[in-house]
Amino acid sequence: MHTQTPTKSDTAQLPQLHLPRNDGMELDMDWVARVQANTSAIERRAATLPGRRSVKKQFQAAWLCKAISCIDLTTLAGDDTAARVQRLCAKARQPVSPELLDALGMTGLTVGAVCVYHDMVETAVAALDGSGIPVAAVSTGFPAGLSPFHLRVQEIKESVAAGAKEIDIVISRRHVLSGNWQALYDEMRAFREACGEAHVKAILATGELGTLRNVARASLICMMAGADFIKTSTGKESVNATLPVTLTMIRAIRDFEARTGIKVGYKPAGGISKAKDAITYLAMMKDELGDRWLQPDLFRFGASSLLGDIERQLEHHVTGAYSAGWRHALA
Ligand SMILES: O=C[C@H](O)COP(=O)(O)O
Repeated sequence: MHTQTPTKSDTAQLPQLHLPRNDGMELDMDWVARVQANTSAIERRAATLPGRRSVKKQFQAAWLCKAISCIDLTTLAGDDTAARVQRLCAKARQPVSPELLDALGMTGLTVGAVCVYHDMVETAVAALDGSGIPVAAVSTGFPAGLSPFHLRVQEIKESVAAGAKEIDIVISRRHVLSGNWQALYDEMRAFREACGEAHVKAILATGELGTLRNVARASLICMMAGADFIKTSTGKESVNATLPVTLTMIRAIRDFEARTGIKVGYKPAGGISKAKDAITYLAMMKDELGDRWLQPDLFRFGASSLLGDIERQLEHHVTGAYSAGWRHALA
């Protein structure tokens, strides 16, 4: 593909919209038609990111604690049990040992949320009672999103009624692959409405969308339709979160904010299991969107095994030499 990403001057030609957060806006097909993605430029840029030393060694522990606070600690397995979810919730409340937390000089570190299937929402809500940690439910026939539409909407309502404060919906990939943007918009609006007061994250399943331009257009449409977050993947596709997809989606978020003033969150998910990858993602958010997107209300990792590696790296940090000033790195 030999197309250009929209330039700042393209964006400046568009009228500025001022919309309240969480409300959808009309589908703007002119805007959708303008969306481009320069795949080779994005891939070249993404390839440089893991090698960049944008986080100094003495600050890495602070970034890793930041990463923990942004994890949607996830179990989405067919053999999930109440006992497994309860253990996960205990881990969410206390993601690192009290000794390690003390050595890091921190208090009150928790993950961002616990993410489970609808059936496990009540168990997770009970296990997290009093912690302030929200439960996120994957609803709408996760992961394929191919159950009857009314059942997907009903699943959202039941997850909210069971106590989920965040709903991770899956979009119908076929709407993107067939260019049926109106159908994608209508679907997302219906899911948004069914969520009520709960926050909604739109899972694009980017590994199944074919092109980065499709990823950019689906991102934009879900944001227009009221998504609070856009999320890469279910973790069940053969390709899940990648750096090129991330650049594409967070630049869509940046353009959307530039035009509407609305800040939409970003959640890479699937296959993120290494502490160093978490730092790469955080550094990318800081570079592309700024410090505001390093907070859990605008950034989450969807991850089932990332926390373990971060914990190991933090243990290494407290036993090794590091600057006493690191805690202030991300204040
Ligand atoms: O939304 C979260 C993902 O399903 C987690 O994927 P993962 O098990 O590869 O970390």
